Amino acid sequence: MFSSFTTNETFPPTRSLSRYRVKASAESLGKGNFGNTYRARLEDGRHVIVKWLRNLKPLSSDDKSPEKRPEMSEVVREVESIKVPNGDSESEDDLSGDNSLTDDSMSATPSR
Ligand SMILES: Nc1ncnc2c1ncn2[C@@H]1O[C@H](COP(=O)(O)OP(=O)(O)OP(=O)(O)O)[C@@H](O)[C@H]1O
Repeated sequence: MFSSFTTNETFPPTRSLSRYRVKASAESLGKGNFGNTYRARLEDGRHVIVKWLRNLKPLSSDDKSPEKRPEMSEVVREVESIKVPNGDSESEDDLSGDNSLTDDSMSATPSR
């Protein structure tokens, strides 16, 4: 089932993520412990896998101060939320098989 969203809804409108504010249709792929994963087709034809993290908690007891939490959340969201497949962005194959969210395949910079 496809649903429509904008990254203003998907990603909080933070300064660090402002360059990712785009409109896309999204298909829910599944649920994880830390949030749901969606496949989105951007208006320019590129596909991305979006992980919408929820209830992010500090990674260590040193990071519990309120001023540290939003900053850490933004970094994690930025790294984990944006993944642009290499090669032909029109191909459905880009979104299956080896294109799971791994450290090697994740990118915080959409290709243009
Ligand atoms: N690149 C992808 N292509 C197709 N389906 C995907 C992709 N990434 C995730 N999924 C689907 O979405 C589901 C949830 O993915 P997710 O990465 O959130 O799972 P998880 O690793 O269990 O999550 P968490 O780390 O939050 O516990 C997966 O089980 C899979 O079915």
